[in-house]
Amino acid sequence: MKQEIDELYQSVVDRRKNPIQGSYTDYLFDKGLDKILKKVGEESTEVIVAAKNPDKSELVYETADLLYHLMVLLVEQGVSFDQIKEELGKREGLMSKTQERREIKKL
Ligand SMILES: N=c1c2ncn([C@@H]3O[C@H](COP(=O)(O)OP(=O)(O)OP(=O)(O)O)[C@@H](O)[C@H]3O)c2ncn1[C@@H]1O[C@H](COP(=O)(O)O)[C@@H](O)[C@H]1O
Repeated sequence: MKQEIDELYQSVVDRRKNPIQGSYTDYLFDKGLDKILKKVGEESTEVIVAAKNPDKSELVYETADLLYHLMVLLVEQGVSFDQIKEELGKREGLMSKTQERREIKKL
């Protein structure tokens, strides 16, 4: 079973709006920005360590943890996931222009 990343973002938004007792997401929101930033830092480090391990299942696990904590950070900061997608979309345009320039230089 796969979870779409938009659905994960939406679940975190829902927890923010409708707190559920015992939810880890609510626990993070209660603790606040410093705790969330600490978790993002820890999970980033764990991704780096996992990437050095030949067993890629650890990298998969730690990347999922990092993405989740990034979603919590975005929601806490009032940044929508659509804003991230828009930013990536802008780059897609820029990157294809760079690619075009490279192609022209080659001619
Ligand atoms: N994707 C996740 C997810 N990934 C990781 N985690 C939690 O992140 C924590 C990471 O583990 P750590 O050992 O680093 O942290 P910890 O020791 O438990 O906690 P700290 O004391 O360090 O804060 C674990 O408690 C995991 O359960 C997540 N918790 C929730 N979600 C999703 O978030 C949504 C809301 O879930 P609830 O928070 O359960 O309501 C749902 O879609 C969930 O699937």
